[in-house]
Amino acid sequence: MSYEKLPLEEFYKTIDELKPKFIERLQKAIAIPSVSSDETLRPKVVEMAHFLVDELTTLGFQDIQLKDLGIQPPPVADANLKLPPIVLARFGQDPKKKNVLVYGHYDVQPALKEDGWATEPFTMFHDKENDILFGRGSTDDKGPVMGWLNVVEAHNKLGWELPVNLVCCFEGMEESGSLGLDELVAKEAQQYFKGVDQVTISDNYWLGTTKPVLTYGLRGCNYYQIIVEGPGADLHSGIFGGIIAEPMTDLVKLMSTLVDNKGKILIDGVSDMVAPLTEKEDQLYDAIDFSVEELNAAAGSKTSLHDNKKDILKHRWRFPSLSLHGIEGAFSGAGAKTVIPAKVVGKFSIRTVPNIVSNTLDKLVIDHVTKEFAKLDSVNKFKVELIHDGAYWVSDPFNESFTAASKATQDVWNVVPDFTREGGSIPITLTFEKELGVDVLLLPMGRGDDGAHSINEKLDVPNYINGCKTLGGYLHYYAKA
Ligand SMILES: NCC(=O)N[C@@H](Cc1c[nH]cn1)C(=O)O
Ligand SMILES: [Zn+2]
Ligand SMILES: [Zn+2]
Repeated sequence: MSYEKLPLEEFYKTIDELKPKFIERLQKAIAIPSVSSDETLRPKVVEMAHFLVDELTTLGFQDIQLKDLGIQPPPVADANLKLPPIVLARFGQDPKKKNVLVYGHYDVQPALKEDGWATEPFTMFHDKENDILFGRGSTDDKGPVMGWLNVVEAHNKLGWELPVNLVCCFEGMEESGSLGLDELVAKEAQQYFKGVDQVTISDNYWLGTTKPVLTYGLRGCNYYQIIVEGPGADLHSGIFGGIIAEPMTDLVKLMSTLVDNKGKILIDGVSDMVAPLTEKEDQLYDAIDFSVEELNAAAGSKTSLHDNKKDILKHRWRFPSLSLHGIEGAFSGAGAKTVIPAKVVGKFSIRTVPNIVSNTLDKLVIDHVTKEFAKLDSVNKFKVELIHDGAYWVSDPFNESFTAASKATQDVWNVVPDFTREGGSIPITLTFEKELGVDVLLLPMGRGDDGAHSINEKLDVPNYINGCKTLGGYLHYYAKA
């Protein structure tokens, strides 16, 4: 039967039948600690790429390639550290069908049980009472990546052909700035990616916990570090305290000049670059289904800086934010170690929005920190630098791809999805749009309380399974559009 006439209910039923197999596939993926920011775990990131190759091969994908991206650029501890490969694969090459590129990432954020996880982060735990899968990468982004594979498996089981030619691009450095991917996309635009009609990404989340969304905007992310260096080695604070200049004291002062405790960025010139809010845009936020209570539930606290839905959404989606992430080299364990750290590296990032210019922002940040360090009159050495950046992206959601995704969502969830923007970043999105000259759709699988990047990251089984149905249903509706 032609794919145009296939009854989608059968596909949705087959996804349900394959549920145990799909859960097992995600469990195997979570078991590989593919943390891209931890240089010592780089072999695991590469192992995850090979796991994907094995799965893709078994499912009958063709033209599977591992694209080498060379050595990771500085700043990096190991000057010879290789970047993990990009996994490329196709399913089908029928010239009569549309070509959909699906992107996802197989790397994850760091996770340690002692951070406060209830279970081992890299051993998937299926809470059967609540039907939730816990584990690092469950929602970000191994669940959605497995989702695309699961769609193909369900078609294979039914003996159906896919309604589109699928082109997969899975990377292993998304959580660390997608290093090397811009260049690869540009290089492959007229080769591996030639003829791509649409890019679809499942790597973000619903706004809340009950209503599906389709996403048409992302903030960007510029990530910086401030290095302050003093003594030749860590020192005893009883012997050297009060006698030498302490790097931590300088660093804490510097970091406190970046943002205030109400979230206001204190670096001159940043807010001047933000696009003014129009009345039309202001009204868009009224229709979105969200509440302060949902934010509190997802955050696990009542510590919101804003007391109404509109302000929360604006500050998540269309205003920049600056977050202080941590201090490398500082004492951070339990107990009361009396040490003076010799070298400390403060990490912070700025989520960017239209019309912030990335290079201009870097200059403002560097000038600000340099000026503040001069005020300290310190004898320590200091440096501030960009680690990586990724662009923001906002698109027009009124196209056939969003319509197809909306139809599939209505089939599966019985509700018309909200159209949202997202506070997080997926650095490669704008590059795909520009280099391939096509539309991008963000089609999320997980819920707003999944705890991506946090402890106890999870993916609800209904989201995983219905998410697979939505991804597959979307391909069918898009093929027919
Ligand atoms: N699911 C998308 C995601 O988590 N993206 C990361 C990307 C990033 C940017 N810099 C470091 N990581 C995010 O933090 O938004
Ligand atoms: Zn992600
Ligand atoms: Zn992430």
